[in-house]
Amino acid sequence: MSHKQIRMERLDSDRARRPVMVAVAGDSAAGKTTMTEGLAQALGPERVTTLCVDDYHRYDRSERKNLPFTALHPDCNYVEIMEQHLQLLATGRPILKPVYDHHTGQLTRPELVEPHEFVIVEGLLPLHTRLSRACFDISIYLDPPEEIRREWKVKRDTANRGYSTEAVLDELVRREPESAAFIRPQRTHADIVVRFAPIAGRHDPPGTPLSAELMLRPTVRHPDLTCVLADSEPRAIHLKLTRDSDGRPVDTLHIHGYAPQEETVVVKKAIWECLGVDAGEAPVTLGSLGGDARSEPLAITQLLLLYHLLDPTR
Ligand SMILES: Nc1ncnc2c1ncn2[C@@H]1O[C@H](COP(=O)(O)OP(=O)(O)OP(=O)(O)O)[C@@H](O)[C@H]1O
Ligand SMILES: O=C(CO)[C@H](O)[C@H](O)COP(=O)(O)O
Repeated sequence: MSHKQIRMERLDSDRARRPVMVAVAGDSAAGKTTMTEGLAQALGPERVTTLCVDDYHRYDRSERKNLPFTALHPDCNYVEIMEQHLQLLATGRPILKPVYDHHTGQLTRPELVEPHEFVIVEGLLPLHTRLSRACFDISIYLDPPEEIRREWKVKRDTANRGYSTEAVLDELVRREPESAAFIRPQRTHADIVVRFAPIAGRHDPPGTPLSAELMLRPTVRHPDLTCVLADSEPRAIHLKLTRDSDGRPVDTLHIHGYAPQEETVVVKKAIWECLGVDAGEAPVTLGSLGGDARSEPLAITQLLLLYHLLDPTR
């Protein structure tokens, strides 16, 4: 099926049966699972199907050691099967999905996945092909600076995936050409590009969450934030007109890590109110970084995504 056909079929299929499809794309350890888990928790597990497209790896960890490419390469993944499965889910049908176990590095027994009301697809290559992109209602690309991502990857892979620090750093060097060729180009195709990073030149106290910069492309209708953000006073949360990589103007929302609660509350309220009176209260669990650690920039980013998931006018 072509990308146009899948778009037509989705528009045609019964809205009650067709899930809202979200892509969370980005390089390894860019924060996709962290973003996805917060969304799924806020919506409630019974309403959400989450899917990690690492499960479409074609080779297990030991087989990959002898190959001339890494897990980031499309040839190292069943991209066509991923596309077929995304089309099925996007039109409300179940799939028998392969499973890749990150703890052991092995491919295990496939599992039945049924699409609920919302399907969140995270991974390395969900926006790689035109057909896969046609399956999503909304897409986000996580784009932390490389030094932050390296730190996150070393910490996560040594703690949870059995790697030594040296092995993770070597692998990152080996992956760099494939990151540049296949992962980073997906940034162009996302509706929202998010960068969690410290603000240059500021020396915030240890424990201050990273700030977030959200590029809000006009490919989807974002909530109207101008009423709270087009303020002449400098604020820790503000909207700026910036340039996209192709030179086009685009709104960018800046949320500083030190943003005081009085300000974050106003912005969250503004986003949530755009959903209308039926939305109820905004969820309070957003922004979790595991354990007790929280990030308000992450919470606002997740709330904005929730707005797009729940937007009744889509
Ligand atoms: N917004 C954030 N602020 C601070 N730390 C973060 C943030 N997002 C993610 N992290 C840290 O980065 C690590 C990697 O994040 P996560 O597992 O969500 O990445 P991922 O993109 O799903 O990785 P992979 O694709 O390799 O499975 C986490 O263990 C977490 O500690
Ligand atoms: O880039 C990654 C996304 O999580 C992983 O490194 C990739 O999936 C391969 O898995 P592993 O490192 O467990 O062999």
